[in-house]
Amino acid sequence: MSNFPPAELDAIARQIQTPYYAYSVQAIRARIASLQNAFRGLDVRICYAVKANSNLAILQLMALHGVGADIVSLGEMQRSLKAGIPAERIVFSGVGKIAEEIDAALAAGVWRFNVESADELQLLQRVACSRGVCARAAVRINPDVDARTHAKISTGKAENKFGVSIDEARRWFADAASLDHVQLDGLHAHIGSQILDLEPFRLALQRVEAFRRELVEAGHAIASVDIGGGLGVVYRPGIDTPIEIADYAALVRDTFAEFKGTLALEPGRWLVAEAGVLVTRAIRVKHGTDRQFLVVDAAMNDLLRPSLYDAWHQIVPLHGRDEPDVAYDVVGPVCETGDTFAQGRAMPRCEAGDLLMIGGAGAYGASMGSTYNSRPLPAEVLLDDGRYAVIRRRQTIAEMMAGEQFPQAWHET
Ligand SMILES: Cc1ncc(COP(=O)(O)O)c(C=O)c1O
Ligand SMILES: N[C@@H](CCCC[NH3+])C(=O)O
Repeated sequence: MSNFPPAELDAIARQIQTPYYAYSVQAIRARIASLQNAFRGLDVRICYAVKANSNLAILQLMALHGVGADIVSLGEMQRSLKAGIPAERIVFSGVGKIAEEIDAALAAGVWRFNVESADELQLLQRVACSRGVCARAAVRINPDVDARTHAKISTGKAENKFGVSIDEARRWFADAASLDHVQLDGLHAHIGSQILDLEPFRLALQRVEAFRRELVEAGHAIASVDIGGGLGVVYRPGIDTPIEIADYAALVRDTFAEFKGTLALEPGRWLVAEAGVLVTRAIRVKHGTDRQFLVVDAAMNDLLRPSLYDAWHQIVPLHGRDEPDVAYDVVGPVCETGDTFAQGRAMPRCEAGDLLMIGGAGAYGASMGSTYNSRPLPAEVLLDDGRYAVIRRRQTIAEMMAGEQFPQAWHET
């Protein structure tokens, strides 16, 4: 958390109030550079998974460093293009693509579609045909590998909705000649998120590479292999041991040593999670029958991960008090028991008005935010060398209600 000096966060809180997200430009740049360095010399495209943090300013930072985008919606596509990520660095993933999205992505000229079902492949063929173009496509393989992560963010097991089996993919390639508007020449796999163990990657990548070789032997050209994202980060210092990026890169280099095409990576969390904190102010300490509740002004609508995945995030008061730690249940104001950031967490004694930062909030924080309980979306700022810039101002209550209306006219159904 050294990228977040308490005095700076305090000064910002006085100017824009709380809760707010703060992201460190240096921290994001450092992650981009280490990923690029680890893969130097290889034909690699880094396509940042926009869903992790889709703020335009974060996307612009990616664009400025030559990073592309992995998108799953037209909203993500438009954000990426607006931020300056060229269409030829965008891959389009997701199990639910519809004709309108495919058509818009073809019009924009995205690099590749990661296709996840036979139905989607036929739709891609039809839409590309009616547009008179040829779509570049990769088949998303479901390698049936246990990523050993939280069940809700595991995506590479046969029972998950993502991708298709190697057997099915084999049939797609056998029939590829019938697709005159789809160039099926890529493989894709993404086995899950917050992966802290290299072995699931090894297994999945070996399966993909074995299949690639089989396809090449059968006469198919494979121009790209997209190995997805999934690299885990440290949420619990001293407990979470992330994969060393050099080890990951070595695995990829070794596994694909014979492959001469383009490798794509889709990291999301790894690039931004540890580069962000959520700053919140204590509203009050409430003394329960057998516990102390520290009620803060951020809630599950601002950062959903603890409620959704029981995720553990570091919570650090910005003040220093030379007193013994106190155990708190850190909770937000939302009317759900699940609106809990931590239970029985030992930390320096807090009082109303104290500021705290919640760590590891740069990924899947703001992007998963909602206005539940009619709480406006929080502000977001970028920190850069002692300065800050607001990259999303706090939503107003009027903005939150914009688009809603009392019934003006009733239409026959
Ligand atoms: C297809 C795809 N690629 C990339 C990612 C990014 O994952 P992560 O943030 O774990 O790197 C995801 C989300 O898990 C995804 O679904
Ligand atoms: N939203 C999840 C990650 C899901 C990854 C999306 N494919 C999280 O907060 O950890």
